[in-house]
Amino acid sequence: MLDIQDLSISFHKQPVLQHISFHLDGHECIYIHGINGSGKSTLFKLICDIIKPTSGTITKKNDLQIGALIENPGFLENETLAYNLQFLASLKNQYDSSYIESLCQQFQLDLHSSMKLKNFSVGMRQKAGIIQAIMENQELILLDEPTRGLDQTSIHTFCQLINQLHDKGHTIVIAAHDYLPDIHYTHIYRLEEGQLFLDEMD
Ligand SMILES: Nc1ncnc2c1ncn2[C@@H]1O[C@H](COP(=O)(O)OP(=O)(O)OP(=O)(O)O)[C@@H](O)[C@H]1O
Repeated sequence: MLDIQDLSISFHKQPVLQHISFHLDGHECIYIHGINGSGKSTLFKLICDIIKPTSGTITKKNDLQIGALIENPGFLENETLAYNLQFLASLKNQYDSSYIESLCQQFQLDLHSSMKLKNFSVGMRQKAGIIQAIMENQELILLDEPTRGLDQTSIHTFCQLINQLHDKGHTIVIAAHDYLPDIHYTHIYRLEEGQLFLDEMD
């Protein structure tokens, strides 16, 4: 589904990722960790074509649908949650109202609230970011620090949701500092000094 070969990127001549190779067959659930500034968000941005590599290739399966939450999710701040999710899903004509309703309920978000996004708390905004990354049945889901700002109940909901999506055949890559033991990861990687290492699992 995704093949990365010899990928490197530098910012202002400062290398961030160096000769990374990484492959996803599909159905993996991957955890990537690494210290601040190790390049986790950069890797996701490269996969999503938000930025271009200095060298190397990223090959994706034809029509690969990617759902992503990277850094601070961007929304139409003066609009409601329902408007934002409808707007985002309508771009690909994939608005599944009952699924979106169910996701909001699981995260204790009121889809029909008149509150504008600009008044959402950090955790509420993060939940909206997670929902937009998974609401269109995306095959590959990339989540950067997904539990930032989430309370314990919501973290539990999140872990269950990820395991369910993985069981249904979605491929999930989570980059984070916090290791969530309730998620059934298939592989764990470490980004260190621009290189990606496969960690041993217990
Ligand atoms: N557009 C940019 N211009 C210049 N430097 C950048 C740019 N984007 C990222 N960097 C640098 O690349 C490095 C990796 O940043 P990145 O955000 O990918 O790290 P991260 O592993 O996601 O960090 P964190 O754990 O803090 O979220 C950092 O040193 C950052 O300053």
